[in-house]
Amino acid sequence: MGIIEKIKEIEEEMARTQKNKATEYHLGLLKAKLARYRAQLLEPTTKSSGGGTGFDVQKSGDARVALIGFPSVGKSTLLNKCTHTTSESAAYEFTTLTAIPGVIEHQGARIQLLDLPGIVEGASQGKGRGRQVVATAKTADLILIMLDATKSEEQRRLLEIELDAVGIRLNKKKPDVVFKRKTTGGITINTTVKLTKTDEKTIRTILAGYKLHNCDVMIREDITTDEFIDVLIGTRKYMPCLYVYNKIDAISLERMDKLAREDHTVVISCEMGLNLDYLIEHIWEELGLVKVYTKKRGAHPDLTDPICLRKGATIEDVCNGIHRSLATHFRYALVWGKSSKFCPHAQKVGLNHLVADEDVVSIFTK
Ligand SMILES: Nc1nc2c(ncn2[C@@H]2O[C@H](COP(=O)(O)OP(=O)(O)OP(=O)(O)O)[C@@H](O)[C@H]2O)c(=O)[nH]1
Ligand SMILES: [K+]
Ligand SMILES: [Mg+2]
Repeated sequence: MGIIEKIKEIEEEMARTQKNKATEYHLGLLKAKLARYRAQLLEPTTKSSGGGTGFDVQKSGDARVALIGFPSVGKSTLLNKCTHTTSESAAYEFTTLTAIPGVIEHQGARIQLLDLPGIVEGASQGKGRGRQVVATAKTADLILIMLDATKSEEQRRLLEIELDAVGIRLNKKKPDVVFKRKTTGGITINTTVKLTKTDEKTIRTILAGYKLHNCDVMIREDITTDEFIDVLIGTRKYMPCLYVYNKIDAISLERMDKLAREDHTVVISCEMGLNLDYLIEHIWEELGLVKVYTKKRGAHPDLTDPICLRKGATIEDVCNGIHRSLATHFRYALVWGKSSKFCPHAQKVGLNHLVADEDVVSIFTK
């Protein structure tokens, strides 16, 4: 029996099984099994099969954003509007058949936007080019889930299921659980909070299902059973996501207003060019990009050519952004802006200092 059939069988059994206290442990076991098979499904079987690997597009710029959505929601139209690249767009489904990269230039940053083929329900299980699309999504720094505002709400949940099936967790933090394998000593489970969504017995059942008989588990958050399985599997990817409802030119104001109020959501019309600048600003924010201006001694800061960095960047990253050898000759830096302790005045800092968006930095060398 193939993996897909096995998955089907377990899913059917889960659907048949009534959810109650007596079946909770059995369902937990089935869930663990299901997650394991899904993980296998994603592993490329042979090098040449291509299953599970993404499209071969070189990363470029400061960050990568992937466009995921059902066919004909307007993904290619968005790429055409926001970048200098052209991707064919048309009124029929599956117009786009491969990954097409474009570049959004914003505030000195170069953000790679990847147009991808539309996916269909079941994409994660190998329907269409779906697996290649979702595997490519994993390589991005931000996922844009594009939805057709004129279609039913159901589409959003269906896409979430496909991404979930390949281990992508959207807009979620990694569960605060420490898991350590041991060679002897049995299982120790410690919790620092009261568990209301799962319990120790379920966790032990799942550990047994994975043949883990010696390990330490420290749970520091009120997790669900699914979240615990995520921790065990360990290859989950926690990614930021923006939901983009396109074609608002074709819906009522009331519906637009309702959609726009949802979390992590932006409403746009590619065709009418509505709200596209706002979308790009949101992309910038979600990516947590930081731009820093440099200033030579006695001169004004250079506001035309900022250095673009990721959230968490330090003065060392600024040095590397200017010149490869600058950090080795570094003596100290002066920084003006939000990261300066003495803002609006400058602070003298070392290589490890964290910079903030719109800081001005002067580097002094030996
Ligand atoms: N009304 C309206 N139609 C739009 C809008 N954006 C795109 N369309 C239309 O939607 C259709 C599909 O657009 P595409 O850009 O090809 O969609 P896609 O998501 O790339 O489609 P696939 O590549 O086939 O998955 C085209 O006929 C577009 O003209 C919009 O904002 N409003
Ligand atoms: K299309
Ligand atoms: Mg397209």
